[in-house]
Amino acid sequence: MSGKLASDYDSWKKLQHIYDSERSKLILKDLFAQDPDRFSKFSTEYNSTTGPDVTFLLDYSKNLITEPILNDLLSLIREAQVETFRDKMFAGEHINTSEDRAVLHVALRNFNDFQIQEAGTDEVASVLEHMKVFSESVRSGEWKGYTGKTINTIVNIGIGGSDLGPVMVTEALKPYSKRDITAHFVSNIDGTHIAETLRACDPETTLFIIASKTFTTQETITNAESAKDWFLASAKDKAHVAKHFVALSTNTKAVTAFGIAQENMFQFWDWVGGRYSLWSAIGLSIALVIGYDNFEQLLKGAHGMDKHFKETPLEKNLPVLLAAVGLWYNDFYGSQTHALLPYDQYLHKFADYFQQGDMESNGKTVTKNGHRVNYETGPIIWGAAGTNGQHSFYQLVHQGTKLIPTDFIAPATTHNPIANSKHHRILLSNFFAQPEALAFGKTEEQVKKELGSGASDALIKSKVFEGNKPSNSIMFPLLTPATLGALIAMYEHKIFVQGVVWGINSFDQMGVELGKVLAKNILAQLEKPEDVTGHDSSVNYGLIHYYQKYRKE
Ligand SMILES: O=P(O)(O)OC[C@H]1O[C@H](O)[C@H](O)[C@@H](O)[C@@H]1O
Repeated sequence: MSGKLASDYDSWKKLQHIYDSERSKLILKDLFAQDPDRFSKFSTEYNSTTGPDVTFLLDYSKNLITEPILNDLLSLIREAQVETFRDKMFAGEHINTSEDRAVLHVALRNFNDFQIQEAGTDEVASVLEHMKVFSESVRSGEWKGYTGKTINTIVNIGIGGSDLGPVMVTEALKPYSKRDITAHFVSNIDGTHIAETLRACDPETTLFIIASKTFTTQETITNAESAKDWFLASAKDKAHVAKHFVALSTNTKAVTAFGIAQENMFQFWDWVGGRYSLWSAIGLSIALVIGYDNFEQLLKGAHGMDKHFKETPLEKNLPVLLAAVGLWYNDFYGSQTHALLPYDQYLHKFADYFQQGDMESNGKTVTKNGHRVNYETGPIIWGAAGTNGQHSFYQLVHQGTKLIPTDFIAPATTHNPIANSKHHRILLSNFFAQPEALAFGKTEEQVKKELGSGASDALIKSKVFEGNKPSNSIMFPLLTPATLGALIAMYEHKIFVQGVVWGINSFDQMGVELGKVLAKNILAQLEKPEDVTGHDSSVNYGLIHYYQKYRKE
């Protein structure tokens, strides 16, 4: 990174020049017509070389790129020293400079493959063993509640990275779940979330998992206290807490102060970022739902992708390729957003998960050296599963004024082949059709032909699809734990590559602090709203006084 802004790199300037001079020639219809080999040139297959077999097809042929442009994007990635920073990350160097921390989620799924020097990495195996023993004892029914009953419900209380990963993965891997354990996830401070969840729980058969890296997060601790009060209202004796509450945290002191015994605490380390923590003890709810062996497959699938990212030349490196085309739209075309569109109902939380993964990582305006960037950084991530989006926001993607790059993701086979896989064939026909429609659109001539003579000009124009909208398509045989692990790791590394190019620290999250501090001040003042001062007039006299008028204790 060397103190430079990304826009100072020669390769960046070259790309800007290409964009300015060649953009009008980058028409997907023409690019495909000119080159019958376009698909084979702009697609690659990933095959894991370690751990469980995982294979993906990445088709990036429907992007507004040519071979020289892709080479220049890869030159940008080289000039930003992505390979050096990647190696520093894997070596445990403190690349999270503002917090002086290593960034080692890759160490959580390493299984003694890469040599990593950092305190705590030698404890990963023993925490995994603890998770295995505990999850097996709960799943087998050996672990009993305070009245001797088997646990049949788990409630994970956490927020942000201590919630989104477990929610997304347990949903994605439902076919591997033990269906006689019901999992709930409580995150929001709104009392409705915990209240509605507890309505569905029985204190004798419920296990609460308090998931918080810091164990100081207001939402999580407040929800956990309320869950403990609810539990003790039935169990009476505090000694029973040990059978019904476990903690996932780096903060032993706070966990003990909460009343959870140390043997019921699952440890992790400060080099695990919250949004990269599902691979750590934070994944305990995943292991409880899908079983430890499947959890391990998830980790091993991710490790295979780590190895690919670390060792594959940039030209064939999936996270690098995704990052490269993403940079092209984000920084040259001026696209503001990127849509993740999995054609798999089990992945319905995938975009929510990567909203935190990408936007908390790369939503920064200042480089690691303290310079304000003069280009766009992280895109807005959004999306929805399957054909639902087609009946809602795809109108704007197809015919709106914004350029929205998209990733279409689908399994070739389904876990639910009902009606002889008829549903899946219909789903996939949509998965194949959408990128085609986006790329090639529909011309005025085609519309005229369809409508016949007599159609008004306005009607004809309203039915034209301009096309030339870019997309990636990612396919794999079946959504297994290992495949999901690799898919998540691929996106994690894409975020890493883009963050290095932009020169920002993808591993802190200073931007979430200010609102938290203000909320604490306001909370302290809410007892006597008439005395509230020190805020803007809308908060002082408007909103808080309105609240005071209607508040009820
Ligand atoms: O796990 P915790 O310490 O409770 O943190 C939960 C979440 O809250 C913070 O505000 C951060 O923005 C997130 O990165 C983090 O995942």
